[in-house]
Amino acid sequence: MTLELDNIELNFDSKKILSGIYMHAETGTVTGVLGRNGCGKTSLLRILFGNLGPKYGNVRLNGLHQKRKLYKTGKAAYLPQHRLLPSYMTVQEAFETFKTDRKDFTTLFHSFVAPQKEKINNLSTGELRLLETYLILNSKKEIIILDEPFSFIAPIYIDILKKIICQKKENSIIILTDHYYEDILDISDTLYLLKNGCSKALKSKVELKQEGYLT
Ligand SMILES: Nc1ncnc2c1ncn2[C@@H]1O[C@H](COP(=O)(O)OP(=O)(O)OP(=O)(O)O)[C@@H](O)[C@H]1O
Repeated sequence: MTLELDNIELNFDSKKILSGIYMHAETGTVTGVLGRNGCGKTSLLRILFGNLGPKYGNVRLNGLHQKRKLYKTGKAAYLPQHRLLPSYMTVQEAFETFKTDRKDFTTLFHSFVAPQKEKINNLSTGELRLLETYLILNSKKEIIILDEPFSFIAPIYIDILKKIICQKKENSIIILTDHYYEDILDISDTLYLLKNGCSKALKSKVELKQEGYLT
């Protein structure tokens, strides 16, 4: 499957956020999106998922314009930048909701020892992010959109998540953004930098320096 975002334009009141966006992603690849704070990464991922309406824009799957919002098609899973799981849910209910086996999770992430009946609200910030990222990655959707999946997560667990992402891309389109740019560079097959409302395809850390993203 191929996915394209084209000609996306987004304003908030009179403030122009996105104006010249083209992005191509496909099954078997990881597409990384980088950019400074406030450049519009979250907005772009929300437009893709369909929970933010742009002024203009075109999302194409296999070359065909999508009239339905992606989240309504059931093809996509989306990890929002902020909380995914409701605070009143228990850990057990979270695994059940996402039809995911907890044993596999705890085999990978040994220090996650929260009891099954523990409320999501009582997890640490990093435990919660780890759980949410893992559940979304295991959603078996054709398109997986991750907004800051590595935030607050210990480096050793980020490495495990990166391995999972590289396995999952075999059957899914994966699009992600994070400020942990080294991790994004490690796993991305295609990389876009958002700057001045536009997307630019880049290949290397050198280009990120030339574009003023890195010093
Ligand atoms: N609902 C909104 N109403 C008005 N302005 C908004 C709204 N949502 C986002 N913005 C503005 O749009 C711009 C882009 O925000 P967005 O969250 O997409 O950036 P980002 O690249 O994800 O930033 P960060 O890396 O800091 O998370 C910011 O200037 C933000 O203040």
